Amino acid sequence: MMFNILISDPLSEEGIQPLRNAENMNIVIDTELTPEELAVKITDFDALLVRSQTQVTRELISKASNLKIIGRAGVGVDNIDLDAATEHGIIVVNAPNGNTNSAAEHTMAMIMSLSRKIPQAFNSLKNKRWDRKKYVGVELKNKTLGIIGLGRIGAEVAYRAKGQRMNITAYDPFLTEEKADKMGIGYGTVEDVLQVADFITIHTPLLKETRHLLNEDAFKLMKDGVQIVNCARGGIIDEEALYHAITSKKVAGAALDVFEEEPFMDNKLLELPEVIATPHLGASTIEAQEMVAIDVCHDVISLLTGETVKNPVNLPSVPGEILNKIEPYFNLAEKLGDFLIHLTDEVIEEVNIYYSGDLYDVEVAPLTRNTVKGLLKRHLGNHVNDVNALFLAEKRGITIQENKTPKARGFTNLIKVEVKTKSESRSVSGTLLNGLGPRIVKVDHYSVDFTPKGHVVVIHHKDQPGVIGKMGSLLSQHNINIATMQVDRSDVGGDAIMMLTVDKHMEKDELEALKSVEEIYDVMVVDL
Ligand SMILES: NC(=O)C1=CN([C@@H]2O[C@H](COP(=O)(O)OP(=O)(O)OC[C@H]3O[C@@H](n4cnc5c(N)ncnc54)[C@H](O)[C@@H]3O)[C@@H](O)[C@H]2O)C=CC1
Ligand SMILES: O=C(O)CCC(=O)C(=O)O
Repeated sequence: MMFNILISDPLSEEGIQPLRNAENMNIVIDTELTPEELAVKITDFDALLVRSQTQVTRELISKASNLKIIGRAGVGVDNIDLDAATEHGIIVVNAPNGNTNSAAEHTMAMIMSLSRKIPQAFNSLKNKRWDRKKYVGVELKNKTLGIIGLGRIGAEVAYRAKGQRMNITAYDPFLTEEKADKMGIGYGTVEDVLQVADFITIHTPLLKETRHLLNEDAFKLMKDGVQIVNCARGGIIDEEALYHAITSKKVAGAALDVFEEEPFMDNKLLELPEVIATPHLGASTIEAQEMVAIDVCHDVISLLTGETVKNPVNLPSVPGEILNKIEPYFNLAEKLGDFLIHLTDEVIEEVNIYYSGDLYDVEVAPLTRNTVKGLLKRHLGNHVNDVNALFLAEKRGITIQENKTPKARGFTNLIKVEVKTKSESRSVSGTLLNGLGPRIVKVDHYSVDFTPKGHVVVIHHKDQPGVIGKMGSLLSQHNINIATMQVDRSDVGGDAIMMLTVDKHMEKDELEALKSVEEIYDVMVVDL
């Protein structure tokens, strides 16, 4: 059988050799297709290989009736609609390791260009000006580099910056003080990093939680004269806020490889002399392009020839006979993890999962993977799946333990998930109710009963008359409709919990209004 492979973004010719050498692969390279042309052409293809340029939208996927795999030659899969691909049974693979080094080197090049104003001085010289006064820089030695996101690239940047004798302070939700010590770097909250850094570099994915991470409020916390580098994703910095921070002289310089809108012909940040930029070149080296292309090509060949892929982004991998028994619990397991991770802001060290009742004598490993996927995706994004979840947890030093008990305390089946951090232990339990689907039935020691879906508001408060009324009227003032409400308490007049589901996502100011009520200890919102 012949497989048709479409390569729609420029990929390294050496990198695609594995595909050329494989049997029965018909390769078409067309990097000039408009979205409309691609939508027509895609029906003929079994595999699509892209970088970050081709937008693999839900609409495109809906036309891709023969497509089995999308290969992303790079890390970020934010140009691919993963939900749509999963819904259509299309596997998405990426190449997470091949461009780490290049992206880290590009970041260092940006930091050094910024500190010594090399692009500006070069431009001036090209314009026949010999201006030595204007382009006085600063040394990196003994300056503090703040790193936000200490994954593959962030860690490589840290090692290199140490070579420049910089002090490093980093924040990553999975970074512990011990790990930071071992790396010989400082560790802090995002706020700490923003406050102490002379240079700030970002290496997180673009997620709901990282969109506009560097916004007006963040710039206010920074030192005067701070310099900013973004070689991760446009959108992590609020470009409007950055523009004002530069024109008001709060920020002395910025080096940007990525932008909120790409490609662009016009971006007012580039009119500022303090800004230097490259057109998303972080991974553009011969070596990286070869490696990422080789990695995705191997996965494409593996998938099309019935072998296991190495870097799946959305692939469920459960044997059929086990799947039948446990599939109904997948959603519950993932939602329990997703909900629980929002109950703590501390670094998770241990996860204990207790399966009981009907789950006592079934193979629960795939449920554990789904639970851990739910736990990790808040910080690691959509590339966490049930295949790589345990691996990613282990890499972050998180211990996962499965436990089984035959009795489910009044339920026919029960999954309890507990996370332990240095100073606290939080837990959530859920069950699958026959015909009614998943329910969360316990949050820490409080009994509740709600469907883990939609916008859930968790309020810890003092058990006192009038609190429920205050919440109700505050929400109605903000035109927020309550769909369901649950309350439970430790003891009369003691600590209590209120769980609401509401009809819309709650904005920051609406949350602040709830938090300002005297009897409220804390409020959190989880969009499930
Ligand atoms: N400019 C370019 O050409 C390239 C850009 N990239 C981008 O760089 C980014 C990082 O890539 P990798 O290091 O390979 O990914 P990674 O997954 O190894 O690391 C990302 C890290 O960000 C952390 N993180 C998530 N939310 C955070 C938050 N709110 N605050 C602080 N840290 C947070 C995660 O815990 C994780 O450790 C991705 O967005 C990727 O697309 C990657 C390669 C090339
Ligand atoms: O394909 C490229 O050059 C972009 C690389 C990138 O941004 C990524 O791997 O996330």
